[in-house]
Amino acid sequence: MSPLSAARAALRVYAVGAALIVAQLLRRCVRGFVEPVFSPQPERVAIVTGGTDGIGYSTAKYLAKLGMHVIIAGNNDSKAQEVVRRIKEDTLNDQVEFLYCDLASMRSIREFVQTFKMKKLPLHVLVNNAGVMMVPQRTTEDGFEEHFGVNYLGHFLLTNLLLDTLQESGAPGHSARVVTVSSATHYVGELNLDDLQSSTYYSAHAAYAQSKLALVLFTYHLQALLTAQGMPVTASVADPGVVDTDLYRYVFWGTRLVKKLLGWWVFKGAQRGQQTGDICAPRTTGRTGLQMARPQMREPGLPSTPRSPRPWKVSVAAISTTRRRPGLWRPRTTQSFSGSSGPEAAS
Ligand SMILES: NC(=O)c1ccc[n+]([C@@H]2O[C@H](COP(=O)([O-])OP(=O)(O)OC[C@H]3O[C@@H](n4cnc5c(N)ncnc54)[C@H](O)[C@@H]3O)[C@@H](O)[C@H]2O)c1
Repeated sequence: MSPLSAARAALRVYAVGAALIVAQLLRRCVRGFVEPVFSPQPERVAIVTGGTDGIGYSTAKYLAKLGMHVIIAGNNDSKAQEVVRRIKEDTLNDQVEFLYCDLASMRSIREFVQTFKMKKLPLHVLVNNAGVMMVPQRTTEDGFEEHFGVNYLGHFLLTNLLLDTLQESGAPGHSARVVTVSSATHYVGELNLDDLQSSTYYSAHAAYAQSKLALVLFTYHLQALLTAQGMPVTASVADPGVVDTDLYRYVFWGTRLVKKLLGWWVFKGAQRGQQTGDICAPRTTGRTGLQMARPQMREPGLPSTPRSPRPWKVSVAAISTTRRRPGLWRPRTTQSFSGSSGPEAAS
């Protein structure tokens, strides 16, 4: 990648961010936020990566509120006990715990899975949420570029190691699910197959978008395999929108300033990250493709979940399987899937 392509990648990422903010504001003006209501889920077990902060924290709390046994998988040891205590207190659910898992280390991920499996628990929901954004060039313990290593490879390994437990825990019509948090920046991401580690020229924007595109492609492929093998597990990928969290700590100082001044108004609050939790709830179906976390999707034959009274529109990236330039893969187009959120959309 040249400095020119790096500048182009940064502009594209900021353009996506700005478009999302405008869309969020418009949506908020038109329809506000309708919190869905789900029935309690006391016998289900969920793992949420990065559940000590931001969207992961809100998701973990939301699932705990539904009565699930929630395991927070994270690398933030110092914060963990306080977070667990707070969630237990707020949700009156004692089954919330923290297990150390550093996604920047394959060894740590394997240890986490081993510890989890020793508990002999089922696993109904795996939320691949943890992530880093626009960090300076550095590598994981295993030598991978950090965005690619943590955001993508770490979750890839974790999902693969937990797939057997997910499969055993799911049942036809009541699938276990893998919910992966990607980002709309995947639309402008490019997979540089000749240099996945960004070693020739490092662009933090391109590296972040690349890792999020990899997660979308991974989910598409995983869902295809799960369907082909008839496994009672679904794979979904969600874009939380632009949310006011610490994820932005490494972005350009001007952006941080704007976030500080206007973030409370133009960004979503982190508690809206529970939208991710919405597609973790068992009565909503996993769906391939990037979707806003909405409760409208459901498994055939199941009663529909409460929904917003307004029409909805959701964009799904159509991933190209053709090479545009040697070594480079990009989403081909953006398709719009629209529908009504009324009962007629439930089928
Ligand atoms: N905030 C947004 O606007 C936004 C937009 C699109 C997508 N996302 C995605 O949402 C997800 C959550 O982000 P957030 O906004 O809550 O950010 P955040 O910084 O508040 O939380 C990120 C979490 O990931 C954890 N994490 C980071 N590196 C890790 C590692 N090596 N091992 C284990 N855990 C690690 C952190 O400890 C933290 O708990 C990310 O995947 C992010 O890319 C966020």
